[in-house]
Amino acid sequence: MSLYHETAALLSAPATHGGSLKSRVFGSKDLKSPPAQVYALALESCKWSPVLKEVIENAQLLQAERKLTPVLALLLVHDFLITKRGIALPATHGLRAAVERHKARLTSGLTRARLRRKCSTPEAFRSLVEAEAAFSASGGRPAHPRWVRVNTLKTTVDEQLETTFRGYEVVPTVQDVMAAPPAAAGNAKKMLCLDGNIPNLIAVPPGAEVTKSEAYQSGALILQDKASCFPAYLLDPQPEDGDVVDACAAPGNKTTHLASIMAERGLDPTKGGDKKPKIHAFEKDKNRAKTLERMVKTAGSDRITTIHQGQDFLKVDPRAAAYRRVGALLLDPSCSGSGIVGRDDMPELHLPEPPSSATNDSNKKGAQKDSKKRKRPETSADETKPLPVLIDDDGTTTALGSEGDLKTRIEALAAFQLALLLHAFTFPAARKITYSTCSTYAGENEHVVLRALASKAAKQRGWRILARERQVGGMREWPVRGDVDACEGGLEVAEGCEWGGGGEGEEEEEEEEGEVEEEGPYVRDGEGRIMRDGDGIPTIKATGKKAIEADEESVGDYEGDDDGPYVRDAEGRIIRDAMGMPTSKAGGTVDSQSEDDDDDDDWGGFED
Ligand SMILES: C[S@@+](CC[C@H](N)C(=O)[O-])C[C@H]1O[C@@H](n2cnc3c(N)ncnc32)[C@H](O)[C@@H]1O
Repeated sequence: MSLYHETAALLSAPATHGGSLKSRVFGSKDLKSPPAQVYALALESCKWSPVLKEVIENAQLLQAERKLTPVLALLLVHDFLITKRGIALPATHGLRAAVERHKARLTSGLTRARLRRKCSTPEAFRSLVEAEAAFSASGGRPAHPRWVRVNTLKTTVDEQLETTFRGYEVVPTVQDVMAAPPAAAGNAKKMLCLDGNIPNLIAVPPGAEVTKSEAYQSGALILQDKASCFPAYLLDPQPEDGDVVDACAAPGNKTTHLASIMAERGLDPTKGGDKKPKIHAFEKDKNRAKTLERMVKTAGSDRITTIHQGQDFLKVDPRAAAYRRVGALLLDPSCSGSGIVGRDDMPELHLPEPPSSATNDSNKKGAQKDSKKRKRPETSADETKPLPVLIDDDGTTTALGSEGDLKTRIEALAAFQLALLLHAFTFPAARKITYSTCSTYAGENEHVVLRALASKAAKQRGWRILARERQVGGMREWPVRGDVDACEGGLEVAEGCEWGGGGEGEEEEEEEEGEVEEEGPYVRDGEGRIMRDGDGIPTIKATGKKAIEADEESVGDYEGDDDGPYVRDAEGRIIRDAMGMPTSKAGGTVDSQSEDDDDDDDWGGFED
């Protein structure tokens, strides 16, 4: 069966319980075509289906070509009109010919459909279609904005406001962005909002076209959900933290975010010697490690990052010389992915009306299946229906026959997540760790943190949750915290955790984070804060000396550093302006380094 027949069969099949498009595609055992290709074709065709239905009906394609069912016609016309490569069948193939002989009517129909929607360019049309699909997928609830992280290794927020986002109005809140009419429609205003929690993060409307921009293609802009920006920002790497580990790194959104933060703080090892802190990024899966490598290179983070391709973090020897300066670790392990927004959506499919005088078998079947507009068809008693599946965020698929299957899978994931956290505890110089998942299950979040804190390893080293009031500013202010019940009443642990969603009036909970810190070798005040001098340098308990002077005797051979070129507050944190830019000690807001982009790889982009 061809890609088109397989995708048509999948879209026409009755829904399984809650069957999402992803479950249908990746849960199907019989696909011959690559599942990723089937998924992309189905998803994109659904998005374009309101437009393509109109074009196909106006061109009377189904009347002229009786072997095409409505759903097959939609898929073929999608590839013919919308994709650059066209229909993925040999030129002589009957299905391809059945569409291509109507080229003139189909292409002019698409132009008419665009003009009817007042889109002056194909790009504007695409943005409108994306925006409408996002709105439809949200079921009419406010959709989520598109989050864009400005990669300060390559550009600045100011530069992006003047280039990629020129013509956008800067509005104060995400709600204002979401209230904007679709960016492509007529002369509607384009709006963006500079995030108040995460520096260098911008919210634009869901349909805003970013991926075609030069900045995106060169890695200067990275599409990364807000919740996914929490871990690196919360980890807050400082000079005294030494090297940083990203234990589960691919595709690399958080690795590149860490690199950007570290470079802003003057921790770039190419600027001042090889003893400057660097990132060790581990990725067990060799294929995903290649993606990580590409992303790290494109984002300009390669100079600060060592990638350990195919390396299982659990098998890394924490006592090896290479890791003796690791002071901070970011753990973002594989999880059930239950909190990823939109994962369970079955997109709406608008099918062209079949010809009323349909006589062939396929159209008779199609008439019953292919209603004009369908969302989540009724569950059927079909014995052969696939089981619902849980697709982990790294693609592992588990068939769920019962609640017990789900529980077993979550327990297995939690055991692995806990093992990672306990392993991270054992790095000799480690003083802080962030743990995050994109799951909504307490079993993978609060419970893992509680079990880790209760462990012997934690008690021996004095690991504890980083209290909310001691977290970096934007995270301290984030309103949605861990669940007190899931923390067995432990308010401090609950407050030390953050939930990614819900803080801006959104309904979904996307990602959970928490930071633990080691009691560590430093002198603390009555509230447990590390006491620092005016330069932000802590004092070593055992010797009473400054951490930087006392390196050799107390914290290994960490070379130390000054606290960089930026102005800091009394707690040693860099002071930023409203745009998130640090202020230079020499005076004025500092622009981050702008790198020449010498990367000539094709940047395929990474969606978080
Ligand atoms: C949730 S994803 C990480 C996403 C990444 N932090 C980002 O923001 O782009 C989890 C990754 O961990 C990898 N992984 C799972 N177990 C691992 C292990 N034991 N050691 C290293 N990597 C592992 C998976 O292959 C997957 O790529």
